[in-house]
Amino acid sequence: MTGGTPARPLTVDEYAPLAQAQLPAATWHYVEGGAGTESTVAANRAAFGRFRIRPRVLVDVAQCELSATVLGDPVGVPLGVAPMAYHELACEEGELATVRAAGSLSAPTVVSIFASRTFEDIAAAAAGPLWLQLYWLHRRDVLQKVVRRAEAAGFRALVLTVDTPRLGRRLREARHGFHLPPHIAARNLDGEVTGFLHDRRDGSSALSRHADAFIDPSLSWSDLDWLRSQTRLPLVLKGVLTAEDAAHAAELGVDGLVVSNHGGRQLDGATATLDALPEVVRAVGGRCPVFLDGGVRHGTDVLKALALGAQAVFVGRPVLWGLAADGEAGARQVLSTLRDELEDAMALSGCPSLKDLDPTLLARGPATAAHDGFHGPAEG
Ligand SMILES: Cc1cc2nc3c(=O)[nH]c(=O)nc-3n(C[C@H](O)[C@H](O)[C@H](O)COP(=O)(O)O)c2cc1C
Ligand SMILES: CCCCCCC(=O)C(=O)O
Repeated sequence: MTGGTPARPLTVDEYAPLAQAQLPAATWHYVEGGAGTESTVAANRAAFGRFRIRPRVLVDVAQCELSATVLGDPVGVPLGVAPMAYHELACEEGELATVRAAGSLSAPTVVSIFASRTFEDIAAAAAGPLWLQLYWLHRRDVLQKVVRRAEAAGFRALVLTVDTPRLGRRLREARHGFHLPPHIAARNLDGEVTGFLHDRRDGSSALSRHADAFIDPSLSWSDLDWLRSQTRLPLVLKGVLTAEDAAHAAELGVDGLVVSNHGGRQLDGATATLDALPEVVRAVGGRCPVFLDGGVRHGTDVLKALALGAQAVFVGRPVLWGLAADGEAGARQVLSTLRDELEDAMALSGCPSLKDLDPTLLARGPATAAHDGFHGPAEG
């Protein structure tokens, strides 16, 4: 605070309490929560704290170049928005505000199949590349329609989420009987596949009942052929955490992998994403790009993930914090803070180009307090 005027947040984390103050408790806990004891939510953050940066000096860093090419498209920054359902829970304009914010940095956005605005409207508002995230619905005809619409609207890739054969045990959602308010809906899906989302039941999450009814848990490697036969877009798998799965995916010719544990919302106890990244990068051996999400809150986190071989990283909850706190401007500020912090970190570690970021930039060190927390109590 200066002279009683609230200061603009200087860090991404400062948006979390601002968002919490704006959102109904059930929505806040839906956004913020993880599965079970939330150990994986905490592990994602802690993993970033175990790496220290080995800065090089006497390097000309008068110009730092952050632009990159991702799945063939130019982006302004190796950073994008992770797929998240129902942005209208955070602000009235929903995904339109998000893609405008991302577009101001030429950053990619992965749009959830559970978006609360139509793909066509989102595409009309976007300036950065859009990718469409899919869940494996029992109703393949619905998937087929969604893919066709996304292609027609100019989406650039499909991202199949492979860590969600069912929803994780999200205690906060269950305790709050989380369900969608009447004015928010999965606007891209027919009513036939949106059952349960608006039904409140104490002690249980509507999303979990929805997933049990509509997500097909039999998804396996052989199903990828069907999806590939439906589209000419690149196919990225989201939710890979092991060398074994990464090697198999690369052998099958997927176009990219997102090292992700769904922000700790699926398997409680799953590996932290930064810890999984090196084995995945090694197993892929350059056959396709590797991306990461989970716990990215600082430019130095982005730097560490890029140094360990990620081509770009994606950010989840902080974008919703920004939207809830200040709509499009809040989301823009969250993303541009990460961008500016990344540029600072590159300059201060003697790396003017993204090509300079490699594992020699990092050393294992003691964990730091700044990386051990996440926001909000698991209860209440
Ligand atoms: C509120 C919320 C909704 C999400 N919805 C989806 C979704 O629809 N599809 C998906 O693949 N992942 C979804 N995720 C997971 C994110 O894509 C991403 O993996 C995760 O949020 C990254 O971690 P972070 O929030 O710590 O940045 C969601 C995450 C949150 C917080
Ligand atoms: C699969 C049914 C609901 C998913 C809701 C969005 C999501 O992935 C999340 O983490 O929340």
